[in-house]
This record gives sequence, structure tokens and C-alpha cells, in this order.
Amino acid sequence: MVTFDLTDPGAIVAAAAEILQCFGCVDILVNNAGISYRGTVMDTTVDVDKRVMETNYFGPVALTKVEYLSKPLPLSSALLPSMIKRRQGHIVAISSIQGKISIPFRSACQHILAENSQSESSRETQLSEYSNAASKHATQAFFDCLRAEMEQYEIEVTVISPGYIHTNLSINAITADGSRYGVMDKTTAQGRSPVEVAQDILAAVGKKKKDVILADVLPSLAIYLRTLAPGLFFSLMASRARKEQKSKNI
Ligand SMILES: NC(=O)C1=CN([C@@H]2O[C@H](COP(=O)(O)OP(=O)(O)OC[C@H]3O[C@@H](n4cnc5c(N)ncnc54)[C@H](OP(=O)(O)O)[C@@H]3O)[C@@H](O)[C@H]2O)C=CC1
Ligand SMILES: CCCCCCCCCCCCCCCC(=O)OCC(=O)COP(=O)(O)O
Repeated sequence: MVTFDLTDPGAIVAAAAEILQCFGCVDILVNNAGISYRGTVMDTTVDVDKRVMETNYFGPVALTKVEYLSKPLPLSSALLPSMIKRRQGHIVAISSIQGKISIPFRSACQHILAENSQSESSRETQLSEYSNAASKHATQAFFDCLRAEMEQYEIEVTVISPGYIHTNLSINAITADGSRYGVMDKTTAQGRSPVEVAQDILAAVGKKKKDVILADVLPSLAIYLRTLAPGLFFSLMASRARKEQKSKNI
């Protein structure tokens, strides 16, 4: 197994070169790693915004291209050029429903606390998700562009937009000051089984699907509402933010 930190460009280049050296090619690249975030726009440092973008956006972008133009690395050691050369390959991006719609303070304010510590309880007021949404919107945009450019080389690009999944995502989320959130949110705890989601992703890759939403009816409808009646969608979100701010005194 080759492990590396997605926020370290040098490590990404080295890992891709090692993988290509060991296996000769990559058939399917699944850009899955990511972090989430809890905080308000006003409280969050730009360093935290950058950390989320580096992990969720620049990491997958760098891994996919793997320094196409990097001088010390021969072109054959880069993932995308090696796929182009073979005219074969499949790139998957695990985005999110939040790559299609941006929600402010989420309605689910109740949490299942991972541990019942005072510091964790005090974090219950920080529920905005803008940084996660921004990084996932960027991910969707990048891989949509890549899909169009790669069609001529017969390379597939699939963007997956899941709703909540029962993983450690909220526990591992970072907060406005960069510290770990450490809370299992109710929405996450009630999310789909990761095994089932993985099976759906595998099926989507097998069918060469281009864009897949793996979510309940409401989030799926919300995406259509955002497109067809943006004014109404924005009003709903603003009302949601107002209610949350009032109830949580943010
Ligand atoms: N859970 C959910 O509700 C949803 C999740 N998603 C997306 O699914 C993907 C997987 O997240 P999920 O399994 O839920 O969350 P987890 O927090 O359980 O897992 C995140 C994974 O990403 C890896 N990771 C995080 N940062 C880095 C980094 N800098 N370098 C390398 N690896 C890193 C972690 O590795 P390690 O353990 O070594 O730190 C871990 O394997 C993410 O892209 C997330 O945005 C999308 C929609 C909903
Ligand atoms: C025609 C009627 C439509 C009515 C629409 C009303 C608006 C409903 C809003 C629904 C919002 C759903 C948000 C789902 C968010 C989601 O699934 O995110 C997945 C994640 O990325 C989870 O990460 P997180 O860190 O947020 O736990």
C-alpha cells in the first residue's frame, strides 16, 4: 500500500511515480479522500478555508494530473498522460450533494456526541458548511471540464455526489480555528451504509456513468429547485439560516 498526504504536492508526485513503477498503469483512480468542516464564515480563518480546499480540491486535482509539467518527472510517470497514452482509464471523483447545492446552517442541530466532553458540547453552535460546499463545487467543475477534454482519449470521468453516509466524516471535520470537530452528527450517524454506497459507486463505474447522485428524494429535489427556481431556493436557504441563527444564537 502506498500512503501519502494529499496536501503535500511532493508526496503526491512521489506516490504516483511509485504506483506506476510497481503496476505499470492505473485502471481506475478514485479520488475519495476528503475532510469536512464546521464553522461560520465570519469566524473561520482563511488558513482553514485553504486547508479544506487543499484536501478536497487541489489534492485530487494534483493527484489526477500529477504534475503534468513537473520537470524532474518523465511524462510517462504521470497518471493522466499514462492513461492518455493507453487510451484507457477511468477517473472517479467523490464529491457531495454539497457540490451541487450550498446549504447554510444545517437543520440537524442535534448531535450524538462522540465523547461527552465540555469542549465538544460547546461546538454545537458551529454548523455552517460553506467551505465543504465550496471545495465540492470546485471539484464538480474541474472534473466536468476534464470529462469533456478526455472524451477524445476514451478516458471516463465519473463524479459521484452522495448524501449523508455513516462514516467518521463529521468526527474528523475541522472547525473555524482548525481544531478537530470530534462529534458524530446525527445526520452522519443516520447516513447510508458506506458498503452500500461503495457498491453503488462500483456499479456506476461499471456502467460508465458520468454524473451520479446518491441521495434521498429531498436533496435531489433541492438540486432541481436550485436550477429551475433559484430565487425560491435562495429564500428557503436564507430562512433556514435565520432560523438556525436565532435558535442557536450564532
Ligand atoms: N460521510 C458523508 O456523509 C459524505 C462523505 N462524502 C465524501 O466522501 C469522501 C470520504 O469521506 P468519508 O469516508 O465519509 O470520511 P472519513 O473522515 O471517514 O474518511 C476520510 C478519508 O480521507 C482520508 N484523508 C483525509 N485527509 C487526507 C489527506 N490530507 N491525505 C490523504 N488522505 C486524507 C482519510 O485518511 P486517514 O484516515 O488516513 O486520515 C480517510 O481515509 C470524502 O471526499 C467526503 O467529502 C461525500 C458526501 C457525504
Ligand atoms: C420541490 C421541493 C424541494 C424542496 C427543497 C427544500 C430544501 C431542502 C434542502 C435539503 C438539503 C439537503 C442537504 C444534504 C447535504 C448532504 O447530503 O451533504 C452530504 C455531505 O457532504 C455531508 O457532509 P457533512 O460534513 O455536511 O456531514
